[in-house]
Parts: sequence; C-alpha cells; structure tokens
Amino acid sequence: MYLNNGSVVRAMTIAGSDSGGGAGIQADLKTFAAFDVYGSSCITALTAQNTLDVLGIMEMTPEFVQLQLQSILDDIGTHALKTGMLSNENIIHVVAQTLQQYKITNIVVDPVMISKSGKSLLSYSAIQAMKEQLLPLADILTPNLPEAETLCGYPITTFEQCLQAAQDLASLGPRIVIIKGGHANEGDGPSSHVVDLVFDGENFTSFHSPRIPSHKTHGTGCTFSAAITAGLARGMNFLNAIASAKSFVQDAIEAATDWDVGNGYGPTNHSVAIRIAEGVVAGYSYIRKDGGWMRCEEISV
Ligand SMILES: Nc1ncnc2c1ncn2[C@@H]1O[C@H](COP(=O)(O)OP(=O)(O)O)[C@@H](O)[C@H]1O
Ligand SMILES: Cc1ncc(COP(=O)(O)OP(=O)(O)O)c(N)n1
Repeated sequence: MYLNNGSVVRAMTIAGSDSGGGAGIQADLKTFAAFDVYGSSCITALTAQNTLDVLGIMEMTPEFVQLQLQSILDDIGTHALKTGMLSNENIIHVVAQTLQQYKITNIVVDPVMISKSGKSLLSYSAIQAMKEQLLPLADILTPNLPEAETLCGYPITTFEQCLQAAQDLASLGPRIVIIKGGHANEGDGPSSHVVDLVFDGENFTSFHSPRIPSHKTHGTGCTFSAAITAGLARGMNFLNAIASAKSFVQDAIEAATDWDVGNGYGPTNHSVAIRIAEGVVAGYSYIRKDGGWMRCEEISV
C-alpha cells in the first residue's frame, strides 16, 4: 500500500453501486486499488445495472448516507474524496453539510447525471442543489459535455463554447474544471481525438489522445475521476493527477477491447499498470490573445 510519511494513503468515494461492476462504487474502488491507495465508500443508491441498461434504482435515505460518512470520517479519515451518482437533492444536502463539517480537502466532484445506456441517475430538481451546495466545495469538477451543457444551460458544440463553459462553471466555485471530451462529435460521427479541457481559474491546458474505437467504455467517467482522486491522495499536483488519470483510462479502455463482459457498453479493464507523469500524455497550454485564447506551447506532463 502506498505510504506517505509512513501513513497509508486513503481515498473515499461517495457514489452509487453498479451491480454490473463497470461504473460507480465498483469502478472507483478498483481504480483506487490500481493506484495502490486504500479505498473507503459511502453508497448513495443501489442500481440494478448491466452493460445494456439500468433496470432499477433504490436510493439510500439521507440519514443512512450521513451515517456511512460519519462512520468512515470518525475513524479512518481520507486524504482525498470524490462524489459520483448522488441521486437527489436531500443526499446532496447531507453530503455537502458533512464535507464542510469535517473540513475535507481534495474534493473531486463528478456530476453524474445520465448513464451511457440513457437512464437518469440524478433527479432534475437536484441540479440546482448541486450547483448551489456542492460545486462551491469542489477542488476539481469533471463534467462530460452533456453534463457541462446542463450545468451551464446552453449547448456546447465548438471549442470556443467549451472554453466559455469551463470559465462559467469555475465561477460557480470549483478551483479547477475539466470538461471531458468523450462525447465530442466531428462531422457525422465521434471525433477522432478525445480532448479533455482543464481550466484552473487562470489558465487552460488541454489533454489529447486518439479516440479508441471501442464500446467498452462503461464507467470511463467514474474511473477518470477516481484516478484523479487517488493521484491527489498520493500528493500529486493537479496536472500530474489529471495526466495520470487520462493515461490510466486510455490503457483501461485499450486493455478491454477484446473482453467479452456483457453485450452492451462493456466495462474497462482496471488491471493495468499506472503511469505517473512519464511524459506520455500530450497536451497544450493556451495564452490570451485578441480577447480570446490561442493554443501555444505543447506540454508533456
Ligand atoms: N473512446 C475513447 N478513447 C479514449 N479515451 C476516451 C474514450 N472515451 C472516453 N475517453 C476518456 O475517458 C474519460 C471520460 O470521458 P467521457 O466519456 O467524456 O465521460 P463520461 O464517461 O463521464 O461520459 C475522459 O478522460 C476521456 O478522454
Ligand atoms: C452507479 C453508477 N454511477 C455512475 C454511472 C455513470 O458512469 P460513467 O463513468 O459516467 O459511465 P457510463 O455509465 O456513462 O458509461 C453509472 N452508470 N452507474
């Protein structure tokens, strides 16, 4: 187990359970283990789910969510924490309250709203609660494109709109915003490259990778945010944590391409070695120019 100053490094996830094992709590704990970080979990909802569909959802009561959080935080503690599926505004409320009460740092908010199979994982009325109560506590916010559109209230179809959306989301409170590009299109189909755009309140960085032509992408968002959380728990700076997470997800998709788990959007393979800041992820930084942003220096984290 990875140690920091002799102490076992710990990370925690507050999310829903995916019975199929590809997303949610299960993906998060597998990712923490791959990063050699001790993982604890608070379950917000059970989903009866496989690679094809979400067949049912049973929510926890807010009181039981709070009891799980207290049980972990009064005894084990955590160096970083992520939230995933939170289901409703009452759960969001107790989560936000408890994170403040315990002065939790290194908070990654993955604003999970809809599964790849198209089922809602967050009630519509909870979106405002997420914006008002949770986003101000987030160190890192990791929406995919449809989630960023819902939070911003406008469509994002161009790179310029994506730059604007990241700034608008940062104004709601998170220190760093990453808009993930897995859902981006080019012409009639998916984009050839997947670009994740990072805004830290002042500067933009974009991370690029070739799109892997695979349907085994169930749980990529959960895995990505869990990998960032594990990196932060290990003491990485945010850019290194994001770069490691991006290469971990890439490797996990690649390693699952010939898997026969399920008949729909199959899970990724978390049994891959982590790569920490080896200069494997190509990225770019941006400078302000003529009232907009211009891509300039190529960076390697
Ligand atoms: N086909 C793909 N090939 C390579 N990377 C991908 C692919 N699909 C998603 N990713 C990566 O997986 C992560 C999650 O992206 P995305 O699919 O946008 O989020 P979500 O799973 O929340 O919908 C991002 O880091 C993105 O770059
Ligand atoms: C229980 C649960 N939580 C989250 C998700 C969504 O996961 P995500 O990583 O965004 O991947 P897809 O499901 O969209 O492939 C989920 N499905 N279930």
